[in-house]
Amino acid sequence: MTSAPLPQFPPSVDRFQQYLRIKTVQPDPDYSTCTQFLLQQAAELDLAVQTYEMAPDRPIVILSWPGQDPTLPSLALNSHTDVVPVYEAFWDHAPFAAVIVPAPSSADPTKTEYRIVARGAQDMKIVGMCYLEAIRKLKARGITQLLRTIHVLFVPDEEIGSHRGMELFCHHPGFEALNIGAFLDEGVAHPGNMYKLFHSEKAPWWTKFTAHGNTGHGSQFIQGTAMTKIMGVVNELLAFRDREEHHEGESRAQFAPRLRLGDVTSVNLTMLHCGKQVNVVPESVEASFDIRVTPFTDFNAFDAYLHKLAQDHGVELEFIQKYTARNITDLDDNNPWWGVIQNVTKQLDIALDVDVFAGATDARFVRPLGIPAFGISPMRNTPILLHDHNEYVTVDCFLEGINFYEHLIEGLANMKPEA
Ligand SMILES: CSCC[C@H](NC=O)C(=O)O
Ligand SMILES: [Zn+2]
Ligand SMILES: [Zn+2]
Repeated sequence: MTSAPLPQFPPSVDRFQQYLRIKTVQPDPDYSTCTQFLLQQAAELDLAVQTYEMAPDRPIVILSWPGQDPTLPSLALNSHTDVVPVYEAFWDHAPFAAVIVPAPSSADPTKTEYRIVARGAQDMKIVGMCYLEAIRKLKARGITQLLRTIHVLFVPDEEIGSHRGMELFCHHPGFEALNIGAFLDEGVAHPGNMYKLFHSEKAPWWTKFTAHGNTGHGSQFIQGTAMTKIMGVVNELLAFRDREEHHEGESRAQFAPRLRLGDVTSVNLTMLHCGKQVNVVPESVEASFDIRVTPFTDFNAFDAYLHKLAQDHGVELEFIQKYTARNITDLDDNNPWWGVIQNVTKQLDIALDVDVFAGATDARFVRPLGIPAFGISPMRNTPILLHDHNEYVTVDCFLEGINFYEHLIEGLANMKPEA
């Protein structure tokens, strides 16, 4: 191992490392250290602070920069502070040390890149820190106020469904008081030379089937067992999965030729519970599926399909999670924020890959309120490592992200009200 000294990086990199070192890892995130860190940032940046708790020890921290005209709809910059757990044995560096590691550049192997390795580097502490560093740069340029107010939201528990976070806060008077005109949230890294921009998301339908049946000795041909019933459901849903994965069926034609993950419904059998002993036929079996329904589907028809499936096989159906609101931000001439995003990215020579997000973010609570929401994480030429081992972003990627938000925030917050 060579140990050439690292180059001198700007102080923003050190602040990013500090944020990454706070163990806001589920299932027991250290939110109090995180809040202290954010309050420190607010003090340095001279931003106003509000905190809310929808549940004890689940802080929502909002840093605000009042605009020249605070009556205009504001710009919300959202990021979640929690991160997903790690399989530490599979990491080459401690996941909360945020060390910087030189490596051959993925874009040009003759060059060296510097990887900041940490859980949350991509998902999504880079985004939260870029928002703050962009504001720092705007203020350093001598800008005391933009036209519109900016609210930077740091929210808890997104990784476990936001039930004690944005799911409640979006209906709280404190949210309404923010008077949000546009909402930015996370996307994912892009392995190519462009940014992903998500204007919609798939709907999580976490579906549990429970079968009951006859029991008896494992040596007999017992009839009507829970297992035979559940296997009927499993086989059908895995066949459906196959059809979706391979884009078969009439209804798919409308999306051709641009069929991607966001345009089809994914199915994974993720949990199975049954059995007491090998020679005892189980009385009950539970099979749970993580289904992500494309927003281009007829939710009522899909619901009827699942209920019929349960009925045909004599099993019970329960939704652990079932999202049915309209979760699409229309990208058209009626959406002036989208026009600004297009202009800014064009000026910065950043191509956008518009898509439907396969996972679920906090934007799904905001879009149904009629607020346009955009999922962007400013990472290009970067492998997608969210929730994976050895998650990292490069120093250059982080610095580009700051520059990106500096211009995007300026453009969006200075957007003139419509005539
Ligand atoms: C549907 S609640 C869980 C939300 C979670 N979000 C990020 O991974 C996801 O599984 O998409
Ligand atoms: Zn995330
Ligand atoms: Zn995540």
